[in-house]
Amino acid sequence: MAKKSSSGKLTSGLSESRKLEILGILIMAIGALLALSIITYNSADYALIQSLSTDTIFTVDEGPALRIQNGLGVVGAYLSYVFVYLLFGYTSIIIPILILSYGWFIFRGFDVKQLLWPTAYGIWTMVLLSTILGWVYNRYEAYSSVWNGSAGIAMSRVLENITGIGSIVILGVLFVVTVLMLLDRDLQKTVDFIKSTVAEWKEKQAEKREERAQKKAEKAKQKQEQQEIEAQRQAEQKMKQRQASTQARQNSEPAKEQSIDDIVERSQEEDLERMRQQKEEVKDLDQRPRAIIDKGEAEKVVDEEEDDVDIAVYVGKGDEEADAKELDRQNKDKAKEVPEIKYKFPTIDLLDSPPHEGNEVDLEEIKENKRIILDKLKRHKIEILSINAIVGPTVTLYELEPAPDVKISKIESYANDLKMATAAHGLRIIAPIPGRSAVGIEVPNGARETVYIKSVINTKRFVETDMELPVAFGKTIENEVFLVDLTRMPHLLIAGATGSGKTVGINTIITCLLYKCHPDNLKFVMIDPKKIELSLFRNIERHFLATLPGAEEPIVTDTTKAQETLESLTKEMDERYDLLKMAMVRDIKDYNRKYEEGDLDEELGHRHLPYIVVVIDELADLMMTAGKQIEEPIARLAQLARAVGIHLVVATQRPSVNVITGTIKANFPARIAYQVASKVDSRTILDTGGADQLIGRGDMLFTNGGGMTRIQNAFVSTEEVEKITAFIGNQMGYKHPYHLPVIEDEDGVSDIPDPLEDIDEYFEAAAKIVVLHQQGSVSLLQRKLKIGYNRAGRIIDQLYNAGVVGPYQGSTARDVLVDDEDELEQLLDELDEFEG
Ligand SMILES: Nc1ncnc2c1ncn2[C@@H]1O[C@H](COP(=O)(O)OP(=O)(O)OP(=O)(O)O)[C@@H](O)[C@H]1O
Repeated sequence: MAKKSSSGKLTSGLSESRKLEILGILIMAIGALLALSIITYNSADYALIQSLSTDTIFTVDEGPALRIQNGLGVVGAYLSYVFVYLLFGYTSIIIPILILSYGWFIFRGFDVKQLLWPTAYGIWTMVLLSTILGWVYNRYEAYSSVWNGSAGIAMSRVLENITGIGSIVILGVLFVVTVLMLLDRDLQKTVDFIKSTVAEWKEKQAEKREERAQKKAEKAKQKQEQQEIEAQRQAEQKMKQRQASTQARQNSEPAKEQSIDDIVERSQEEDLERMRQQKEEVKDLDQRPRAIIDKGEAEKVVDEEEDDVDIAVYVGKGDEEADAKELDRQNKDKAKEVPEIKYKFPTIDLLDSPPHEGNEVDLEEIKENKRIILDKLKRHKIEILSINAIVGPTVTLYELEPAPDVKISKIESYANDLKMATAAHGLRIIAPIPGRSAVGIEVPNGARETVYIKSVINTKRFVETDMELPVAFGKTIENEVFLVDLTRMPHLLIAGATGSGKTVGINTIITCLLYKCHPDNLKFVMIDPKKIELSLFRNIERHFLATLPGAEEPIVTDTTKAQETLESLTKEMDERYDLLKMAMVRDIKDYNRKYEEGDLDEELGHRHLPYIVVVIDELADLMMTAGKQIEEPIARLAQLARAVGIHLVVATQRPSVNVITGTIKANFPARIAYQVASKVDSRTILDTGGADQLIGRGDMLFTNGGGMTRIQNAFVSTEEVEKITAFIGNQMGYKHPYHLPVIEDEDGVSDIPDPLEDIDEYFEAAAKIVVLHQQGSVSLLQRKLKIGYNRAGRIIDQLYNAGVVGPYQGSTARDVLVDDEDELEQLLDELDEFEG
């Protein structure tokens, strides 16, 4: 009794699994010892143990016991005698192998039931082999009987007695069948094994590739960051220079030039502050964290409890439809406010009506997906307490609330597994849903709903908005219209593989703006190197397009023209800045208000400033041919144009780092990604994966540096765009498109006044310095003449007009066109004559 309790104590502290492990080890030990005794069987041993008495076993140094050959000594001699000699010969080795397997299964906690078939098969094989070997031994005695054992011989004899020579045929057939049985099972297993090995190998390779790509992307990112810093530095420098020159112009006395440093410093600070503010402001754009659906208001479709986890299905009600004619009414009033031109806004009936309202919920599909997800997670021992399914137009979001002890990251690590299980492309895991301890899994709907543009434009949210440049991209998963103000983005970078819905997306943006903005208030610059995508908008040239004066084509399709147009836009931007400064206002909205109120004098150059939206469809084509010359004006516009009402919408199907460079990226906080080919592409555009999991046809992710929103882009057909543009284009427009300023070309033809009109007193001295040093640089003049940047710059312009130096060539000094002082004297004399 006492013994029992002490042993009870010994094991009572052990967990069930530990007990099983110990049992497993013991069984394996038995198997191993039996195997040892069988393998080391020696026929002489049995005779020896027969001569053994109990005494001899326990006597040290006693003869026969020591001469036993079996690896397991006396016990082994007995055991091997039984198994090898009496029973099935060496084929009995199968028995310890089976024992070892049982031990292993128990040790690992596997289900021993799985061993039933191998056990039956093993024993059958043992009997059959020993019988076959026994049969051969009987006939030919070609080997020792230890291969078959006495039982093998006995069985083969009995069989031969019954079936004669046919017995070997029977045994042969049984052998073949047995081998086939093994092969068949094993073939399946082998195929499975090869398959899984190949899959594993592939996965590893993909991981390695991914790792390499990640490293590459990181390197590129570092490079980009450096570029960004450099770009920012350059922008600051340019700003400094501009501020310095403005300041210098205002200070007529050159004596105050040392204060330029202060100005520069101040402007630098202002600039950094502005960039910070800009980033902050962009962050509070419509950026709801995913899946915070107001469940009280949403339509709850089912709440079933058929198994242990509840699922509630929600369908967002979406936005309230506006009255049929409300938008048209508002637009009519808006048009009346601008009497200079008789303009009619496109009417809502130009847009196609959706065939049916709302999306249909496929409950069967939802249940099936729930089952798959739960099944998978259960296998990984992840417990889920409840599920909400939120059905959007393209995808359904499953919000999983895991049990409190489940780590969210654990679920994320099974993402790939889940993707395979649901066999869904487009499955995106959000772990955790921002601000909550829930995990989101977005699974594409079997049947997706097309979001018609009319269903976003003709909503109260859109119709009643007072945003300056409202853009309703489409619908979120909650079925709500996703509406943002382009003026606050303030620029937009779009990427997506071909066919992913970029062009439709751009058309959606333009359509939204056309339904809300008067041509007096909005102009587009359209740059379309692909030559087809934007050509539909040629019709609205007289109303809505801005071009270079004398441009043959209202839509810019050629790289050189694109470059000129962008440079001209930077000039427009500078001019607008000057106007704003003169009017002492901070942005275009205040400026236009002041202008409308009659506070700004037209004679000083003041004019109404429309917003300018620059649409570039296919940045890659431009970057490939013109690189820096395109990148620089884009970056400059993106950095500064916001306050003066110039906004960029830039799209590319090649989101590589040489198209979306660090400089460009740094200045486009708002980005849209449609489906892209790879995770690397997704990272280039969004700084994270996800876009590679989108499913095309307008399925998109929007980010502004903060969160990320999945949206189904509204669909606007080419026919609809044609109808709208024809509607506008058929009206009397302005005499010509909005003209962008002419840029100074290489021949010096410019619209700026001739600097020779007001020759600087240092002009001659400057000319001599330049010729002497053979270097046409502003800084040289600043140093030698001890004058400010602005004045030196003006003198260089005058030297250029006089033919002393060549045209501006960026960061390098201008060429000096005069070789020596004699030649200069001659040139100056001619000038005097000309002036005189
Ligand atoms: N929002 C949408 N809703 C439904 N279908 C869409 C949507 N956007 C695009 N599609 C479908 O996808 C097709 C391709 O779209 P789109 O032409 O916009 O692609 P893209 O990215 O511009 O391609 P490319 O770069 O080759 O011009 C469209 O013809 C349309 O059938």
